[in-house]
Amino acid sequence: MNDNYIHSDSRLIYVNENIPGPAEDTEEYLELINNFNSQLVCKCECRGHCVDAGCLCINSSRGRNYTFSIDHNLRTYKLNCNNNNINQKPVFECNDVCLCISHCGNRLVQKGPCDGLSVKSCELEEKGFGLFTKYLIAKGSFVCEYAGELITKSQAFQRHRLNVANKKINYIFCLNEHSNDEITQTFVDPSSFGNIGRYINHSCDPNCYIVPVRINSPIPKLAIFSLCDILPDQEITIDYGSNNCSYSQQEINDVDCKRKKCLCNTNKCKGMLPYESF
Ligand SMILES: C[S@@+](CC[C@H](N)C(=O)[O-])C[C@H]1O[C@@H](n2cnc3c(N)ncnc32)[C@H](O)[C@@H]1O
Repeated sequence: MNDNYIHSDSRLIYVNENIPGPAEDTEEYLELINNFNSQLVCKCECRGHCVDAGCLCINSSRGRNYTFSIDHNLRTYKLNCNNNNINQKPVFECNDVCLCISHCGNRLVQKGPCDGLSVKSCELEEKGFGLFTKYLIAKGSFVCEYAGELITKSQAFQRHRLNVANKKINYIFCLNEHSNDEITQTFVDPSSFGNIGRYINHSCDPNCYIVPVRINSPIPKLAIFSLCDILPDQEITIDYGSNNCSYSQQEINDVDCKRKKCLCNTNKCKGMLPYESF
């Protein structure tokens, strides 16, 4: 992966990709580690580029994931979307055991973040740092991953409680994936080990969104794609959650969920940060 970003804060350790959180003797943790270490069964045998449903990875994704285009003189692979501008199908990229070429058109997130991202203080001091772009990012482009420690739900709740008690910023993100009445949750904490994505703030009218992308492991990467063209010097933002809170009232009480005031300053602001960001 090509990722040349670093943290300016020496207390943080830069990781390009998710790493497992500290070991625990619990079934929940063993399941997480087993998943982290297992290789997806999806393996294509394409010669050259993977472009159509003849590729097992594209087939598992229910159609081609990315389309090459030249937009604003930028050569980019863009995520294929439905009419709402968002991707709602699974995304399986070609992986280490596939036989296709290393630059096949179904390998994007694994190549690393886009160029020109920078971390700056936000105009509203209370929002802390934010992630900005120096160059135009065309709609549908991959920006970066939200990578950090992969932790269990119990570890997430425990860490959140400590963050609240110590008045620390919360970085834990919970990705919910809904399928057949089941919810799969992935908890990523880039507080101490994380990539450039850890600086992305929430907006109720965001210019990016998170797409679960699977490459080698069944655990998805939290891949951030642009929803519209993003101009130079604009802040990269995502919506931290949805209206459908997937925590029970008991769980919300357990994390002492005092929701934070949202400072996104957009016309669509709902006033508070979503539950999913704790
Ligand atoms: C992933 S971090 C984002 C980077 C963070 N601003 C920093 O300085 O490192 C998430 C935290 O940033 C703050 N934050 C993000 N979006 C915000 C918003 N719209 N309004 C207020 N605070 C926000 C909250 O403290 C939240 O827990």
